[in-house]
Amino acid sequence: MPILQVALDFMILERALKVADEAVKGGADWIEVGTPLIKSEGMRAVREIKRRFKKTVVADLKTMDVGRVEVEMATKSGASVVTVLSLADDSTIEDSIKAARKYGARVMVDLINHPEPAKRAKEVEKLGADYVCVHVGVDQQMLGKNPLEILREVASTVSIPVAAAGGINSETAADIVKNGADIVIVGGAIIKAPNVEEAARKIKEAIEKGIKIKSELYKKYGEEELKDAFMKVSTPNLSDAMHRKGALGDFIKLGGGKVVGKAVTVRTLDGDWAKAVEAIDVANPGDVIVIDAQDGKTAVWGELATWSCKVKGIAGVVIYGAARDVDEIKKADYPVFARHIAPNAGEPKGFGEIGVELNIMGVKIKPGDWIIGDESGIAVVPREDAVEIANRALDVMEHENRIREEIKRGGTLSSVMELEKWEVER
Ligand SMILES: O=C([C@H](O)CO)[C@H](O)[C@H](O)COP(=O)(O)O
Repeated sequence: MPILQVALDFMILERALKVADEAVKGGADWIEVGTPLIKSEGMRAVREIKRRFKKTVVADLKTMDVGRVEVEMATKSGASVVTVLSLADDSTIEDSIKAARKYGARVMVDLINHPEPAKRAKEVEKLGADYVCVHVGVDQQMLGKNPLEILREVASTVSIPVAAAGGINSETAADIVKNGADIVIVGGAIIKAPNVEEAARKIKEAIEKGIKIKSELYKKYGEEELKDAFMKVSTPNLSDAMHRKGALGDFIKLGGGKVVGKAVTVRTLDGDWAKAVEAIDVANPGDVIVIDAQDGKTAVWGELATWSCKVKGIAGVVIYGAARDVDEIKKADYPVFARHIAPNAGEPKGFGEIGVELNIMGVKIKPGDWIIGDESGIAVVPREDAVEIANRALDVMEHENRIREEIKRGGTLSSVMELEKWEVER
């Protein structure tokens, strides 16, 4: 039966220990001290996990040099398996294996980012590696990559057991096994779950029965599914995913619910509503019209334009300027965001352009960029980064789901995050 290895990718040992305890109850066979945990807590994490769980402990060192020193450190601390990068020189891999042998430990060679994974897998097998790991890293997953194809190729090339990692969840675990994995490594889909025990149990069941168990979370979205992905996340999630960039605060939400769509951009002057309204004819259903009216306080938008959008199926409107007819916009239940409200409109003179790049409050908006608006404000996601940002925002949201659960169980936000420990040294 394939092994389920839970990857404890935390910065904080206390959180990792609680999650490990639940994951083991849910059926995790091996416990991986994840790379972030080892970097943050060192060998103390390996020792503590070995002491508490008496399970096979994998130290995910991802060694690149001085294999002997690193492997000895980990095995002396209780690790039974140590990971070494396939990108390391043969001398590092060989020395790591020799060091592991002295302590009765095993070496797993991680094929992450190797340009020829199957060829390298065969080579490291000859060097004496105990396992190879087909691994699509967390950052690569954000671009929509998964380990399946490489796994098939590697599994048919080597005779040693093959591990697989890279965004595996209860929906994909069975396929991973069918395609040759003997060890299924799962991080996010277990450790971000509010109920870790249940998440681990589901994945174990999927592996044992060879079935797909539907998962709403812990999956990555491609270009075609971006609207669904953006509907799931909040503008704060998106802002975090973009390193606090792309956020437009200080807008008033006049009506409707959440809005997600691609930008149709309009530049006009304060009060000149011609181009703003003509943009409705240019926009397609599902688009969001973004109007730069220079932060003006004379309305360029109102009830009739709102109805025109609603009837055409346009997703919403963002106005860097003023709107009016707020009562009617509310009744229409249509998402309009504006900087100002005023009863007076200007004249439809027709200055400005449709379909140009805007710069609103320092945020660039190109036609086709994704616009997401909710009660917290607006997020602008450049279209060329949309897949990555959507997946990173989902990751932020999923991490927060777990943190919320830990707070509900009695931790405070600062204690769960160990804020004091991680304050910047001055
Ligand atoms: O090794 C890992 C990654 O490089 C971060 O350290 C993960 O443990 C591995 O990818 C499994 O995690 P998920 O991809 O989130 O399942």
